[in-house]
Amino acid sequence: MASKKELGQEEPQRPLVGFEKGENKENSKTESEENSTDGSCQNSPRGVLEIPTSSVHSDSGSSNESSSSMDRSLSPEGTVLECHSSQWRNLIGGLLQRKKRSIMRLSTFPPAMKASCLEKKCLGISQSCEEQSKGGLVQLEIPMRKPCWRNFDHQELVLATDNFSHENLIGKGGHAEVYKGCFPDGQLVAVKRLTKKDKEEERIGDFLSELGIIAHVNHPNAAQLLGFGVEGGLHMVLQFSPHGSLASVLHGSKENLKWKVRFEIALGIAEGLCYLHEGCQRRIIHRDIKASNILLTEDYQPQISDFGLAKWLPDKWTHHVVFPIEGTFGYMAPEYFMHGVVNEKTDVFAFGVLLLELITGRRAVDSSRRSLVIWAKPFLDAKDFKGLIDPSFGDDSDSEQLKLIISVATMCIHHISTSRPSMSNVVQLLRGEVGTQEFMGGDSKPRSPLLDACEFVDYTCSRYLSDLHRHKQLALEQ
Ligand SMILES: Nc1ncnc2c1ncn2[C@@H]1O[C@H](COP(=O)(O)OP(=O)(O)OP(=O)(O)O)[C@@H](O)[C@H]1O
Repeated sequence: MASKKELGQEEPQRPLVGFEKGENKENSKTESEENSTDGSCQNSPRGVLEIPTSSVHSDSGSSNESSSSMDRSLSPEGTVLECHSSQWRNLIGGLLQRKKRSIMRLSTFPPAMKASCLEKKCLGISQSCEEQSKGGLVQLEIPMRKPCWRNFDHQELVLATDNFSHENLIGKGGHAEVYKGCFPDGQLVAVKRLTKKDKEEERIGDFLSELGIIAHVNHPNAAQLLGFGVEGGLHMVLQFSPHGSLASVLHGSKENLKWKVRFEIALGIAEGLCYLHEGCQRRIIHRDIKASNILLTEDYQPQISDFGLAKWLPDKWTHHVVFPIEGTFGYMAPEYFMHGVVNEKTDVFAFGVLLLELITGRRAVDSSRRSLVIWAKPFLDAKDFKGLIDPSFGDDSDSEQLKLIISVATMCIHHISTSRPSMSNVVQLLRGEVGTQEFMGGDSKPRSPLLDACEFVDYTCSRYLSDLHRHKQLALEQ
């Protein structure tokens, strides 16, 4: 994974390049997989999820038309894809034709979503999810958007972005360039053009995987996909976020984000993550939660974006082991950078680092390559909140909310993953539905021997900090 840089600002935190390069991007074998008796849990947690599309782009490229029947397409490998759009089927078919081997990397897709769920989504019916969690129920009232996609032809994207001009380049990551675009009807969009030059099958696999996940996700706190384009390169067309990323607002602009806005942003990200982990059809682990992957809408609503590393996990799996380890230094949980262990708690840790960024105004890794977690730990341990908070707050902050968010951040960056709260716990805590005293930490979910091995009680905080130092050297000095 190459280094990611937002334009117009220095981005010292570098995504970690895999320690070793290998053909297989990940090791999907887990104890839970081995023990699983349920066939539905044998799928690899990488694949294109079901696409709840409800309309297709007409050939003329000017209008959307409703699709009444659901297409059910079967890939040559026996993979079932359910979608409403023959355009989607054609996209997959076309891409897979281009490079048949890429199918191997997408060899298993999750079982098809129930038609009733798809219909509900496509009708735009509000979904109410009751999440059973430790300490109570979290009511997630999710106003569902009616997903509506288009397959854009290259000329439309060229026109919208002024031929992908430098002036319209708004972001650059390891895998993509993002351009601001404007369609003839005045709609502003962000066109993400994949730039990764590696093996074509891998690129197509990554593109389909990200597209499948982002299309599956339907929540106000997640980036909204408008469509895709496959001519002249692989493109995703997303709703434009006028304030750019949280990183650019927090660290790259002169404008100070008021405390109230920061708190709302924290709550919005927590709700978005809670939805990904517990509220949507599939259990999705984002794996790259960081300030530059949080986009801000006109009214500063946070939207989780960049699902390039996201994984879905079958319900019965306690975790997943990935190799090589990809992500961004400064946000990685110890069990992930030490052992490649991925589950919801990896995202919870990264969310804790994001909270620290909001509280302190500091980057996850500063210009002298010091990790924010390492910097903040002594202040958190000594409960020295004055030394911790962004000096620009002045009297603007709410001290109760600050205390609350500092406590939540402390819980989220706990070095033992099972001692971190779940995202539904976090939402409850931030909403004030449960007190931090009531929340004792930890969870009662079944544990795997591997997780236990990573989390011996003698894995102390100081050992974790020295591991973090060692990891920093490996990550930043190669
Ligand atoms: N919808 C959008 N509206 C406005 N700006 C956006 C939008 N999408 C992306 N950007 C900008 O482009 C940057 C890079 O986007 P993104 O993280 O999706 O690229 P990437 O290449 O996939 O990154 P990575 O290297 O993490 O895989 C973002 O940090 C943000 O500044």
